[in-house]
Amino acid sequence: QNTTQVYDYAIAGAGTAGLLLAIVLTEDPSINVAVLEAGSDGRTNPNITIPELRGDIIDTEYDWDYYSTVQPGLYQNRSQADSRVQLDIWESLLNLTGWNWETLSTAFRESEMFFAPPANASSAEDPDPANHGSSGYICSTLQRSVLSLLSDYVTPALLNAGYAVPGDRNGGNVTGAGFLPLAICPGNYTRSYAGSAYTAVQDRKNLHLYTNAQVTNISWASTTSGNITARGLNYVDTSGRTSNTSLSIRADEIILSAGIAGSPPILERSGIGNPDILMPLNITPLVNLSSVGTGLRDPLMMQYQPLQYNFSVEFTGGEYAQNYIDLRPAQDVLSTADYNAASTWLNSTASIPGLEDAQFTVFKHLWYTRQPLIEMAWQYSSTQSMPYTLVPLSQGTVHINSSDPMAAPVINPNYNSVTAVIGNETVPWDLWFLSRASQFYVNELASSTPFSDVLTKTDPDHNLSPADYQQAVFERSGTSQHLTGGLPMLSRGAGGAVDTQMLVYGTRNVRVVDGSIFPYQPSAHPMGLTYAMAVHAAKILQQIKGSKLTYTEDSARSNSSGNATASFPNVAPTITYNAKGSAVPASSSVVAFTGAAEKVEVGKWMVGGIVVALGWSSLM
Ligand SMILES: Cc1cc2nc3c(=O)[nH]c(=O)nc-3n(C[C@H](O)[C@H](O)[C@H](O)COP(=O)(O)OP(=O)(O)OC[C@H]3O[C@@H](n4cnc5c(N)ncnc54)[C@H](O)[C@@H]3O)c2cc1C
Repeated sequence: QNTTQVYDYAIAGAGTAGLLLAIVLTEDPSINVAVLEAGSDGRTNPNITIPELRGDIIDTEYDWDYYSTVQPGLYQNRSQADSRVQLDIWESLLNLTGWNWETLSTAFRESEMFFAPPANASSAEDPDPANHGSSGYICSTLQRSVLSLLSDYVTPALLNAGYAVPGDRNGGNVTGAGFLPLAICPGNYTRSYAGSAYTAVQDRKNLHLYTNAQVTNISWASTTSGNITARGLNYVDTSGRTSNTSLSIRADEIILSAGIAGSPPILERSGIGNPDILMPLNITPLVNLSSVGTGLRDPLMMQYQPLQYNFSVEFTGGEYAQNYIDLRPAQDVLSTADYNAASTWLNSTASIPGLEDAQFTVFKHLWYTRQPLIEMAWQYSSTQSMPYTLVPLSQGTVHINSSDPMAAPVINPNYNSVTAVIGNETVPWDLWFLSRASQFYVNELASSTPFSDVLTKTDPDHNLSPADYQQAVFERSGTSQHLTGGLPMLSRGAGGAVDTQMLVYGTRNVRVVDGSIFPYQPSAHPMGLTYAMAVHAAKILQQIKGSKLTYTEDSARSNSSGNATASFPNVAPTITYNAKGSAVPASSSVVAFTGAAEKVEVGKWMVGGIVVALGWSSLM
């Protein structure tokens, strides 16, 4: 479908960031926005709307089915709310003016419509209304009920081991264990996400969502050096409804929100990137920007359950959506000897090949200021307790390697590629840290009552030697599905691809707003921060355009009393669970991250504006 309309903004990708950005921008009726999404509309698919079925759109049409390159750093090459300090680093250490705790936590609250759990819900959290929004587009609330394993055994054991359990972490202090709000609409207890937010505004005349529209590249109005200006986006109709292969849309501003595996390839196919990658593919380089496709990272996660226990789970509804996480700084998950040895290595290392110095500086800052670097994620059923590194030092790339615009990109997270000298040993840093921290954590819980009373087995055995334990972790670790990067927001000299106005260096009107521009890995789950980024980006764009300057409260959208209380349907979901505690839908199989013999399934990117991520995870 060709159109003669010139939009104010054309956005590639209707995912977490892109669709919310479009929704906020079109609050101003004078602003016209087109969103092009490669996938189809899945908003009525129960595998998407029912929280307990999360993950079940994997290996369906809502999944890009992308694999990484072969990963030598993984066993058999397999896989499958940020704190105040962390967000302030964007501005203070990286000179990203305007991007800090104040602006991002404000934007986060503006994206959120929080509902406190009803009094009869047994949630262990005590949310502070001041830390939550009441009129944003994404509903959030706490669990309907809390698995007693967590409230009666894990939390008391952590307290007995000497750890404080934090209050509402949206206040900026995130260290410790507890439940997180989930992106769920109370009332009908369905998933809340950019897609459901779109439903509420889909009649806006100034917002046009094109589904089955896969963007191939940017069309240019000017390719003159110093005046590289986009005219619009070229795309392919993937529905097969039309045989017209040269579809395009025009706009004053182009915004790429196609995610970490989508946005860098669009730039490269448009002539923006490293000439050594573009020229062999007969793409004329317009902007020599070798940072395009760099700085990709995926936190390393143990993909099995190191703690097993004798505990019978009763599903009374909602438990599958449990999101209880324990965030720890290095000091609290390493023995003193390991912490000192690692600190000695960090102190004596000025830079790391493949890692921008700015990002290494950030990591050291997080390390020494006791920011969380390891998470123990306890999720959805009694069997899931998985540790992972929050901020990996290993970084990789995402690039095109074909002139076919529909070809999958080459994704290389480069797991375990950074080596460290710890004492006399040279070790893969991320694996070493994950292994030592996991063994410490498991040891701690194994010896702390009352959790130790129900513990039946640790696997691998927590009494193994550290070297054997590390080998076992190596054999069982892979993707955390929390990839970010590829187009870092940093100064150009520091290896950045976009500036603080999300503008791609060397262009006049091409911006990126999605998880690829995080300057470093958020020390937590990325979805909440991605929504915050979308709202903050909308404000920046509004300022640039001289449009409505601030995001306004929309009473029609508000939970009306400001931080209202949820009312949960008292109906247990009709879900069955397999032996691993995963929900089993009637019509499709649950796909575990068993991985492939040679490649890593680095993540399943959802199409149709559909995001599989359930954990709201806020600014954690
Ligand atoms: C299996 C899985 C589980 C996860 N669980 C959690 C969780 O529990 N908590 C959490 O915080 N985070 C989680 N995440 C991570 C979180 O979902 C992402 O960080 C976040 O959604 C990224 O948002 P984004 O806007 O950058 O990209 P996306 O949400 O991926 O949006 C990109 C959109 O662009 C579209 N697109 C791509 N290429 C093109 C193109 N060429 N043309 C047009 N459209 C295109 C895609 O189809 C997609 O709709 C999970 C991720 C996965 C894969």
